[in-house]
Amino acid sequence: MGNTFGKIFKITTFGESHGLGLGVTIEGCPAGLAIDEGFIQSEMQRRKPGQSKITTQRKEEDEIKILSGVFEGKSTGTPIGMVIMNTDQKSKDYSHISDKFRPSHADFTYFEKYGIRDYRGGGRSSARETAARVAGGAVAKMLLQHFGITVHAYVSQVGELKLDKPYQEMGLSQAEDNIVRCPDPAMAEQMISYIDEVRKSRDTVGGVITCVAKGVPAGLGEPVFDRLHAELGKAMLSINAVKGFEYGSGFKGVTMRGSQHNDAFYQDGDKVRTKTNYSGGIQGGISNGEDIYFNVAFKPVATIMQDQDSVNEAGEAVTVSGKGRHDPCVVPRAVPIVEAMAALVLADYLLIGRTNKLLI
Ligand SMILES: Cc1cc2nc3c(=O)[nH]c(=O)nc-3n(C[C@H](O)[C@H](O)[C@H](O)COP(=O)(O)O)c2cc1C
Ligand SMILES: C=C(O[C@@H]1CC(C(=O)O)=C[C@@H](OP(=O)(O)O)[C@H]1O)C(=O)O
Repeated sequence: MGNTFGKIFKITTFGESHGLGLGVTIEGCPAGLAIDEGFIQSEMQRRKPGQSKITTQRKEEDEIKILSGVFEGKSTGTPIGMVIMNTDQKSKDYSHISDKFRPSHADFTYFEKYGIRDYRGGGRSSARETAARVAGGAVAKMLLQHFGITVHAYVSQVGELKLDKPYQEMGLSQAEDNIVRCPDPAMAEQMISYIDEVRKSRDTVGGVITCVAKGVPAGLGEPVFDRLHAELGKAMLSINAVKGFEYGSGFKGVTMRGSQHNDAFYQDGDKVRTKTNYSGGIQGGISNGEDIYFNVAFKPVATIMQDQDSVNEAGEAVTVSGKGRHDPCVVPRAVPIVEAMAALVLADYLLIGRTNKLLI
């Protein structure tokens, strides 16, 4: 339980931050899909630690090895297994808190649940686990590409620094031109200086990632509990440090009237379109063919290089301070993770969708 995601296109991840390595198995990937290993690796590079001065300085190449399920560059229909070895663990950075709980990390809750503590790093609660998701998500992206669907995410807020332009006015791929992954170059510079300032003050800061999926055909989703947006929300809320998810007009929609908020329909050739898209491309849990867009809020990183009040396993009052390599802000590296999780949901629903109606 808890280590598998998806219904037909299913991933299972394994591994810990300071163990030998991590990996993913993908079940349900159709046979005959062209698997570009170079593309998977390029996605890993976007997420890996140590990639810039505003990320953790742990140095991992995050080289993936495909163990199974691919032959002569194509999926065979059998489980695809991929592994990533850990090479730069520094577990002694955690010895001073081996029996103490870092505030707002998962040390206490894992200890309560399992009664055993692997204190070398965050273990399985470390965002290092998301390396395996990005490898799985890269395969999902290849399946989506086959159907003309793209998924792009970017950083739209860091602390109080917020982009005021909607995604339609952004060159989405420009986000990759800078280390914070914000498509507005002037705002990107401000965000980078701000994260660096926060890092120097031994603190951390949160942020928001906006994600857009284009080319999703109308009709994907399930009507009741497994609504498409519910699954996207679950996928996003399963990412470390995520505190909020909103799609379409989201929380801002509450201040509008129905007369403003309704997305009027019109016929565009052989397609039914909407003039506005406050629905975020989903109505009744089913895609309507417009762009699917949503925001994901991330909290400030828990491990800070300052003394904080806590308790140890014996219930005694202690002081803890972070040591070692940590992200001052997670959003620059979380962009490919958000894309990967969105791609996994869409790939899954694309395959489920094939069973919905008789295609004559
Ligand atoms: C890309 C990414 C990098 C992260 N890096 C760190 C980190 O360096 N140090 C840390 O304490 N937490 C980091 N986190 C957050 C923790 O993994 C997360 O707070 C922890 O698992 C507890 O879960 P929760 O915050 O979702 O409750 C990171 C999260 C993400 C998405
Ligand atoms: C190693 C990665 O990021 C890590 C995420 C993380 C956390 O608590 O989430 C804590 C730090 O790791 P460590 O366990 O070595 O102290 C980060 O460096 C990675 O993303 O690959």
